Amino acid sequence: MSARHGDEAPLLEAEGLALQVGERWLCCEFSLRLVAGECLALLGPNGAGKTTLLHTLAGLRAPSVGQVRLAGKPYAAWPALEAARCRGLLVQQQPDQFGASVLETVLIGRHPHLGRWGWESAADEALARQALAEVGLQGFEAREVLTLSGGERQRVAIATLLAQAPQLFLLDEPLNHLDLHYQITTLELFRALIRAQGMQRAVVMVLHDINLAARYADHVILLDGRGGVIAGDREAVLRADLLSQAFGHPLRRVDSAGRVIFVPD
Ligand SMILES: Nc1ncnc2c1ncn2[C@@H]1O[C@H](COP(=O)(O)OP(=O)(O)OP(=O)(O)O)[C@@H](O)[C@H]1O
Repeated sequence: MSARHGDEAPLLEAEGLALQVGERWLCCEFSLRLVAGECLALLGPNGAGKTTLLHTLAGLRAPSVGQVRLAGKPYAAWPALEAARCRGLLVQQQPDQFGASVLETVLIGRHPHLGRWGWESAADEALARQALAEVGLQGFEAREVLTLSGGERQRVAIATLLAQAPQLFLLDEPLNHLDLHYQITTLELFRALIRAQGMQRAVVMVLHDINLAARYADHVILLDGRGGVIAGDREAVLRADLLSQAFGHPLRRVDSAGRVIFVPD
C-alpha cells in the first residue's frame, strides 16, 4: 500500500496483523501502511470483522497476532490523551443515555485538547460551531441530541470528530442514516480534509457501499468472513471476481462515464 508516497513516514502501520474472536479467525496475517493524504476502505460482508479490525487499528483492542503502530509508535507507548489528539474514532452507535445539547455534545470532541482545569475556551466553542456548520447543522446548537433524527444525530457525531481534529480519522460506517446528498458531502468533506495542503491527515473507513469505496478510497482491505483478506490498491482489490467471492453474491463491473460501478446480479 501507499504507492503514491513511498518514502513518507506512515501515520498508521500494521505488520503481520491477524485477528481472532473466540475460536474464530476473522483474518489471516496481512500488513498495511497508510500515509498522510490517503484513504483506506474496509469492506466485507456482515460479521466479517470490519469493526473489530477498525477498533484494533484504533488501539482499542490488541491484535491477536502482529503489531499496530500509530505515527511510528505502538499504542502501548502512547499516553491516552496524546493518542486522542492524533487519532479519532467515529463509532457505529452513538451512546446517548443522557440528554445534552448539540453544542455540548460536539464540545466533547475538544476534551483531548483542554488544559489542566478542563474548561472549554471560546476558541473551543468556535471550533465546535464551525464543525457543526461543516456538516450542515448550523442553527442546531441548542437542540437536545435526543430529539434529532437519525441522520442529524450521525452528523453531530461527525462534527464531534471534526472538533477533535485528529490526524487519523477512523470511521465506522460514517454514512449510516445519511441520505444520498449527505453521503456524498461527508465523503467529499473528508477527502478535502486529508488533501488540504500542509495537513498530515488520513482516513480509514468501514463502508458497505462498494461504489463509494471505488470512488473515494485509495486502498481497500476486503475481508471475506472466512478468514481471507485481500489488501492493496483500489484497482487491485475492487475486482468483480474477488468481490463476488467475498460477498457470496455475483457482481458485475460496469465502466460508466469514467467511473467504475459494481452491480449485483
Ligand atoms: N466479544 C465477542 N465475542 C464473540 N464474538 C464476537 C465478539 N466481538 C465480535 N464478535 C463476532 O466477530 C465477528 C466480527 O464482528 P464485527 O463487528 O467486527 O463485524 P463487521 O464486519 O463489522 O460486521 P457488520 O457489517 O455486520 O457491522 C462477528 O461475527 C461478531 O459476532
